[in-house]
Amino acid sequence: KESRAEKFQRQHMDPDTSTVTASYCNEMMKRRNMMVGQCKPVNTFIHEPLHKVRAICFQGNVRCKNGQSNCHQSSSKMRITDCRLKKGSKYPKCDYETQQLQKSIIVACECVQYEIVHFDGSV
Ligand SMILES: Nc1ncnc2c1ncn2[C@@H]1O[C@H](C(=O)NS(=O)(=O)C[C@H]2[C@@H](O)[C@H](n3ccc(=O)[nH]c3=O)O[C@@H]2CO)[C@@H](O)[C@H]1O
Repeated sequence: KESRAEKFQRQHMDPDTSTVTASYCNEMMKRRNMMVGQCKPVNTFIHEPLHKVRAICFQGNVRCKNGQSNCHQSSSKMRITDCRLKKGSKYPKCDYETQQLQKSIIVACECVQYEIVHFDGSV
């Protein structure tokens, strides 16, 4: 069974991509299995090395959207791509907007080997 840390990496890590094309989200949301059963409405891919993303767990501690206090905000901006489902896009034809940004990201970290288990948002 996939661990939460593995699930985070499947859903959010793409260190090998530096610039994205307009079809990046449609390709990646499918390739990373986020079109199964439903079209995942919003998903962010992070184009930074894993060790840089793991380091966020030791940076600014902030409250998570769900009220837990185990979220951390990156002290520097990170290269990300936001994928948002287009209006009128109907499962199984999931059609995404691709937006490449540089923003500080917020993730939730768990004590188990202090792994990242959840993407909370970007600011
Ligand atoms: N503090 C915590 N500590 C530990 N675990 C915590 C904590 N909080 C939640 N989990 C868990 O995480 C799991 C999970 O999948 N949460 S999720 O909200 O649906 C993820 C969002 C994110 O994937 C995506 N999104 C969203 C915005 C954006 O900019 N970019 C972007 O990609 O949309 C999703 C929905 O918003 C769930 O099991 C929950 O229990």
